[in-house]
Amino acid sequence: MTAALSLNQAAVSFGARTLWSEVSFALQAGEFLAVLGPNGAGKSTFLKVLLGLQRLSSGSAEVLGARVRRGSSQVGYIPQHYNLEAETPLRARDLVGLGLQGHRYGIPWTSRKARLRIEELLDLVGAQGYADRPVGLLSGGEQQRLRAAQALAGNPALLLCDEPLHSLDLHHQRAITELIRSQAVERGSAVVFVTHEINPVIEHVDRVLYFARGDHRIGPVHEVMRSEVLSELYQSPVEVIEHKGRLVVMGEHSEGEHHND
Ligand SMILES: Nc1ncnc2c1ncn2[C@@H]1O[C@H](COP(=O)(O)OP(=O)(O)OP(=O)(O)O)[C@@H](O)[C@H]1O
Repeated sequence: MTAALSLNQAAVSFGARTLWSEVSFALQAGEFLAVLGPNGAGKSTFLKVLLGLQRLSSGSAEVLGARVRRGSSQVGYIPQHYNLEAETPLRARDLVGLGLQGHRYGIPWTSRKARLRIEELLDLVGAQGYADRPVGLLSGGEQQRLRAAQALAGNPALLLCDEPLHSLDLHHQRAITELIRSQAVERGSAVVFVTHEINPVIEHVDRVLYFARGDHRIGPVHEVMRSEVLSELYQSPVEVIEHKGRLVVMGEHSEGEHHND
């Protein structure tokens, strides 16, 4: 079966700085990959590569067996949180509808099938109550729920999520997580989920890709999220403690910080 995503010896450098290198793995349909790492480690850049927005310095990246390209309708994307302009001339339901068109600026698709799908998605993210309000007047969390619905609208084979739970309350974190997971399980989408906090998604994660200090580790949660593995990756002591199914990571620090203790 063709992998949803495959990387072969992929690397990104900016000038003399290698962000990450030698990344090789394949993600199969329905797999859920969490991407972790400190600020500046290259998580968003990793997603940009898969969106065709950032060139690799070396190696290759393929989506569904074809070289990565910009604007693929097979790829859904929930961007990192940002607030839409107050004057944005769209209602909430229009924003979700844009996800059905496969491109940003088109004539709204008004077929019955499309309308039903939009209603279904508005229900799933709990957005019916504000479906007809202008998007620019919605709260950050409300906008974020619409972006999740928009990204899922076209049933993407690969769903890329950049901290999609940011600015959501606990209830909606769970709802969006469930929505993304059911997209993976029921529709076979592969999911790449960038997050600072693994616990809200830990039960769904098949593998973790952890970036730090220009290096990375990839594997099942219990193989990567271990004190020895992360200490080696950070080249300084990191302790991973498991408590009631949650992981607490102590000693993680940002790119560029130096810990000699
Ligand atoms: N086009 C570019 N040219 C030069 N440096 C860049 C470019 N794009 C990103 N960087 C740098 O690469 C590093 C990684 O950025 P990236 O946004 O991928 O990190 P991140 O892991 O997503 O961080 P965060 O957790 O803070 O969102 C940063 O130091 C950033 O300044």
